Amino acid sequence: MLDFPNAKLNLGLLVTSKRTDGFHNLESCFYPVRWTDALEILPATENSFTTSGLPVPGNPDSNLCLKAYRLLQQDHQLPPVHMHLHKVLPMGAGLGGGSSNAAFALKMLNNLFELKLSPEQLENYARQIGSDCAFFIRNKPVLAIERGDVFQPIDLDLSGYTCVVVYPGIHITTAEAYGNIVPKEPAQPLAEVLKQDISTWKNQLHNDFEEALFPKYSVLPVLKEQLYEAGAAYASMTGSGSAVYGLFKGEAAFNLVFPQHYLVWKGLL
Ligand SMILES: C[C@@](CO)(OP(=O)(O)O)[C@H](O)COP(=O)(O)OP(=O)(O)OC[C@H]1O[C@@H](n2ccc(N)nc2=O)[C@H](O)[C@@H]1O
Ligand SMILES: Nc1ncnc2c1ncn2[C@@H]1O[C@H](COP(=O)(O)OP(=O)(O)O)[C@@H](O)[C@H]1O
Repeated sequence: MLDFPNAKLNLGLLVTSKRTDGFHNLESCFYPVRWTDALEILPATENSFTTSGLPVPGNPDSNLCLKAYRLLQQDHQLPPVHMHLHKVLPMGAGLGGGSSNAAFALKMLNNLFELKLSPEQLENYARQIGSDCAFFIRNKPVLAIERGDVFQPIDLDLSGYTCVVVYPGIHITTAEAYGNIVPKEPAQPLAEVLKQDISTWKNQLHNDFEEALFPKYSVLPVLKEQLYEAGAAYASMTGSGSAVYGLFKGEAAFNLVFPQHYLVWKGLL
């Protein structure tokens, strides 16, 4: 079985308070985009895991795809599998690639071995892997609250917009980014801001991580400004960075040029 775990963008990200479990409460719109890895899972005589494409840091044994397999195996008799991950999505980018890989592994194992788990049950497994992971089970635009793993429906349709995502090669760990942030009560609930016309977002839809990380990584505000100068209706860093994206009306004609080592994706939302 072959599938294509996709990235997410955060449209606004408000870190509102620190929790007693060490995590932070947040408000963010999670929006899926079609920039993808490829994940193959095949029944096998013994368990194995291989990767290709971008090198994935860390011990392969701690890869989130294997964490997903082991988690399901605690409650279900899973036969051995061979998993192959072809890594395209940059890591430490705020695109949620690792969480997406794990959520797709849960969904694929559920289908392959006919476990008949519901989306709610799969989300409960995903929450044990990471805060972002549950979003990728249903993979639809939502307003995420609490730890980023509780979802409210949102009426937001950006189809017709073209998105450009730029990763400047700076790996920012999520824990480091949260460590640099001072939570604050939002001036306006994120859901209210998202209801307004996109032309108001530039001044009203904020990612709180920008304030903490832009002074440290000066290329990030420059990239954001470049996207606005190229005609973006809205531009922002996604998640805890370092990827920055711009949303353009229609198939905008723009000739953005970035340094060769940057990873860039352009596609329709
Ligand atoms: C910032 C966000 C926004 O979508 O995404 P990324 O930029 O990582 O993609 C998420 O909150 C990242 O979620 P995720 O990457 O799954 O984080 P986890 O593995 O659960 O946690 C990694 C570390 O981040 C911190 N953390 C994470 C989530 C949260 N709500 N509060 C936190 O304080 C904790 O220090 C935790 O130990
Ligand atoms: N399948 C995986 N794909 C990517 N990263 C993984 C995976 N499994 C574990 N990781 C670890 O998670 C880290 C964060 O990756 P990722 O989730 O893509 O970034 P982000 O948290 O910025 O969205 C990586 O640097 C790597 O150490």
